[in-house]
Amino acid sequence: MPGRQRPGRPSGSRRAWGWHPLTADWAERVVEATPVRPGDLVLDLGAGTGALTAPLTRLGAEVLAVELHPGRAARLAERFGGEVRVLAVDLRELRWPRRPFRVVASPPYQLSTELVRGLLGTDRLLSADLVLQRGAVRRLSDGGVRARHARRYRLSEGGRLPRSAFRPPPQVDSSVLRVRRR
Ligand SMILES: C[S@@+](CC[C@H](N)C(=O)[O-])C[C@H]1O[C@@H](n2cnc3c(N)ncnc32)[C@H](O)[C@@H]1O
Repeated sequence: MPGRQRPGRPSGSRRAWGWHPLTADWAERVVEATPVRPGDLVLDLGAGTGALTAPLTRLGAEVLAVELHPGRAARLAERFGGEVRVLAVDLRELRWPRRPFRVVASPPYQLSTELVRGLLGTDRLLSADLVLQRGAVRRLSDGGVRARHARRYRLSEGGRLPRSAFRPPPQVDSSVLRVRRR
């Protein structure tokens, strides 16, 4: 999403940083339901401490983990060593890769619409599987965003996740927004 003004940085609270990590089991299930294959370039946006990064690397994907929180970015680098490229930047300021890529992410819910709009604006996106608030998934896969990009991308609701799929559990229901290139 190049050319944007520098967005505000979250304050210190758990809520501001959207800290609801997936359990390892659920992260595995989310990744299993994606079209990711060994060698694919995959962006994990808002990677936390690597719940999704771990099964993606086991699958043999080339993962770029983006995490703005300095402590979590450091934990990612420590956990995955040279195996994963970690970028401690705001995902809203990210320049999309020049080659075809996929996204598998459980990003902060408050950035859902902005993130999806940015992703649909590139022609290199092959697929995205985004764990989002269920209301946002329904709105995005039903409404104007879908209509505007319908020629290039198919948007639909994938599996639902129980609140217990996250520690701590969020106050809202979640599901996967699936974006597939036509
Ligand atoms: C819902 S948590 C999910 C973490 C991880 N994906 C998981 O499933 O365990 C969202 C993550 O996004 C990070 N985050 C919040 N705002 C961000 C931003 N603007 N750019 C990049 N990461 C951000 C938070 O620090 C947090 O780790």
